[in-house]
Amino acid sequence: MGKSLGMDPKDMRVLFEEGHQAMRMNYYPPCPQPELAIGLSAHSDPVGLAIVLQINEMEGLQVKKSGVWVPIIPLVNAFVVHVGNIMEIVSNGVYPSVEHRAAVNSVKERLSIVTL
Ligand SMILES: O=C(O)CCC(=O)C(=O)O
Ligand SMILES: [Fe+2]
Repeated sequence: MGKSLGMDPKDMRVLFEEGHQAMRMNYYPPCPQPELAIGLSAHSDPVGLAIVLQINEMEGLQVKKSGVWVPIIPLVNAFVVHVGNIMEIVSNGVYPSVEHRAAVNSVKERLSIVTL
């Protein structure tokens, strides 16, 4: 990403080397009335990049694209990479952070692991 921004690779490394990396696990139990609930409300991640693994291949993650919520269909062994707010700032808006949320369903629990 730094390369496509025309940055010196060292500068991108320097920007992030003092940073912290966290990991969280999200558990969304089945909800009897999913239309009245939200698993995780709309937000963008306050980091450079966030890497998401949708563990049990249940749908729920949605990203806002052109004002519309689009479901991110889970793929086996695939990560979703979100551009976060810090990357938006570092890139002067060339890489805008992605607004996303997690919906719940009445059928089955959903789990995700995120490192950010
Ligand atoms: O559960 C998900 O797929 C998304 C979780 C998320 O956006 C977060 O933990 O910041
Ligand atoms: Fe997030």
